[in-house]
Amino acid sequence: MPSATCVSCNGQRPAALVRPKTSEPYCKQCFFDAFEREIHETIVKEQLFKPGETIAVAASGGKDSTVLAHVLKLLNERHSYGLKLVLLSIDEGITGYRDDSLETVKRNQQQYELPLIILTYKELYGWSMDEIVKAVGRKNNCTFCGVFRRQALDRGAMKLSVNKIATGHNADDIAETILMNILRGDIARLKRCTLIMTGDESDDSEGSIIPRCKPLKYAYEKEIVLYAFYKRLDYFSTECLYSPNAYRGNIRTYIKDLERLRPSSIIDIIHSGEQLLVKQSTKMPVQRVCERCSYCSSMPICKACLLIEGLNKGVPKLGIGKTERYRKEMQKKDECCSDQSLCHCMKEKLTVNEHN
Ligand SMILES: Nc1ncnc2c1ncn2[C@@H]1O[C@H](COP(=O)(O)OP(=O)(O)OP(=O)(O)O)[C@@H](O)[C@H]1O
Repeated sequence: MPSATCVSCNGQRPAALVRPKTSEPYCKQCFFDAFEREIHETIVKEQLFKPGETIAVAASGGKDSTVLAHVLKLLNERHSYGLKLVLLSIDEGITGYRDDSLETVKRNQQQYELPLIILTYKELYGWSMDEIVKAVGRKNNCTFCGVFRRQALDRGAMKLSVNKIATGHNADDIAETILMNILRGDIARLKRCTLIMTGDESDDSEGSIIPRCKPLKYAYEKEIVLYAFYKRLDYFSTECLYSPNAYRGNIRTYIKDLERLRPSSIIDIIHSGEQLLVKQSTKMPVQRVCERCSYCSSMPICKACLLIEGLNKGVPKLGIGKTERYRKEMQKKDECCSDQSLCHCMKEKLTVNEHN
């Protein structure tokens, strides 16, 4: 603990911590005030909410969304935003991880006195993540989880008739995503990932049906952890059992290394991302509705439906690659299976059984 006095209250109180964002000594109370004030300023400046709106806080039980729920409730009362807040959780069906974190969300529901709705992948898609991992293995399972969660949050939000979804994405998450999209050359996502609000009238790109916002966009992960710790918030801190996202992990390590040399790296990456202009001639995905499930898609059939089809037809990996390749493979498979005298799948099954 630093021996200095707090820079914010002019030495009235001893410092309890060094603020990661400014490297200055702060007492606990001044840190809480500064952290909450900055989120309030973001909300006001970016006009994230309107009085009378119902906001679903996407609650995973982790530190970010727990801090988000806590701070939104507090600011809503302190500044009379006039919002109705509800907690929305998605149970992906990961035994030993999400079941435990949802217990935390249920406790948060009691602590914050907010309504809570939980939707499960099993009921929405017929598959839990435990079952998907059994079928696809550990390598590509994050694709299924990410695509399904995006849609599941939309479905939950529609069920609750909310105006917006607020997620706990923080500054570190956003800086990582910006670098990932630059390195992959994914211009459409690069433009989108810097936005604090997506799916509203100012965003014409592919997205979700219900607008989403990230009130913690400029909050450093280290500060969120400090805030949760000193406020003694009840959150779940175990990593997902199935998330070997090596690519993001490498970028995270890279940013942490940069941060040691230049503490403002995270905010600098975000500001750079925000200033990038995408050429008019760049082809962007067009928002439309999936012909099968009527949820948001940039293709005639959405990625979630393609992934489910792949899983149900016993070829789960097909949904992961390019959509065009998937369509051709599925067509071949449908033609093949409709004539059993020709069916390779049947022949393959028979050969396997003969060998057994
Ligand atoms: N199962 C879920 N149910 C509801 N919301 C979720 C769920 N998983 C993620 N989210 C939302 O998406 C945000 C970013 O998710 P991510 O998986 O990156 O988790 P994270 O950065 O560890 O956040 P947290 O600490 O809140 O778990 C979360 O803060 C939360 O708002």
